[in-house]
Amino acid sequence: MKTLVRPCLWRGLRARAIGEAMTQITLRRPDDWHLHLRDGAMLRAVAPESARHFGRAIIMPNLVPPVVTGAQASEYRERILAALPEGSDFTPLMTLYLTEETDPADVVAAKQAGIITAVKLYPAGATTNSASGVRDFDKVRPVLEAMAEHGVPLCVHGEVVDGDVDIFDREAVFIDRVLDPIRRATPGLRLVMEHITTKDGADYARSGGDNLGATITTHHLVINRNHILVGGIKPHYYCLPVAKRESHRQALLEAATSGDASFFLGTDSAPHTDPNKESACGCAGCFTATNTMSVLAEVFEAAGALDRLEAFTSLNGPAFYGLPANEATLTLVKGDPVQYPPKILTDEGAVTVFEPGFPLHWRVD
Ligand SMILES: NC(=O)N[C@@H](CC(=O)O)C(=O)O
Ligand SMILES: [Zn+2]
Ligand SMILES: [Zn+2]
Repeated sequence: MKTLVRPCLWRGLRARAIGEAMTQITLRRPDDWHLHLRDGAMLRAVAPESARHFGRAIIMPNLVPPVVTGAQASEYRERILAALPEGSDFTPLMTLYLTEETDPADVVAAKQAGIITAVKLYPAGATTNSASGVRDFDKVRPVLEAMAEHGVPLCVHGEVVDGDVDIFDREAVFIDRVLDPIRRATPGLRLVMEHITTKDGADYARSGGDNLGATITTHHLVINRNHILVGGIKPHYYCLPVAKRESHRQALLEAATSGDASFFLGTDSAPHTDPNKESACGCAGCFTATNTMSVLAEVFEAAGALDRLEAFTSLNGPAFYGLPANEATLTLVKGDPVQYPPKILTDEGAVTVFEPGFPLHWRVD
């Protein structure tokens, strides 16, 4: 059984209230437990967007080619650090991309050397740059067992890829057919269900004990599938797993704002250039690094849960990964609507910033 974050953990949260309404809130500095920074010119453009507000992030390894060895993770980490603004103390927490050829000894060595924090499982073909992922889950069993033994968490993109499974059902089917069997076969494996999009995912994570966590993205707290499809197709709302019907969004909102330690922020901020999104075969991914904290403050306030924002963005994630919460703080101030740039310019092309569809009154101080 997991417990709610106890009130004593709220010591870092200070709020100034005028009348009933909260107008300022100070949180421990947030972390992003699922982030795509890409490489090259894109990395240089988007890294500062995350470093501005976040202390740490779990960096996804789905580059082309993917980050599969400890040595590659170490090199990628250096490129990320080089892309950060002068004086930034943002810490990239690296992951390895699990393939059927991954060497358990390399994973353990990379963890023990402090190079990696986790390993990422992509079912082959499930999402962007997942071709090198896993087809036969039995083949990675020795790696998963080594990870369980050495306390290396597994981050999972949880969707089946079977052509006969409807895209809106792929997460729920994955839980039954793949995730639950893996967890039963590998007791002690610490596992994060990444970017959950369904009530099924939230319920499974909530009841899964201390070795199971789930990240929830900013955009899945805001959009449902109508936002993608009604009134013309909106490529910038297309991501994987695809947003589901409203009742699932409500379940995610309930989970994120509950304070339950199972749930923490993983933005899955996933930049693609506009031509790659606005295409006859558009890429999956929403870019939310720039305005996530303002969007989340608005969402949590509307849910009457601003006092639980800190648990979601800054406390539950470090607790799952066995890390201290950040010492630094971040203050959000409520006022006139705040404008973010609609696009980030990169040397590869423009990247559209997630548009929540409602005004943002909370700015990061
Ligand atoms: N979420 C997405 O829609 N896209 C991600 C991959 C992923 O996290 O599945 C990407 O790398 O673009
Ligand atoms: Zn994914
Ligand atoms: Zn992702």
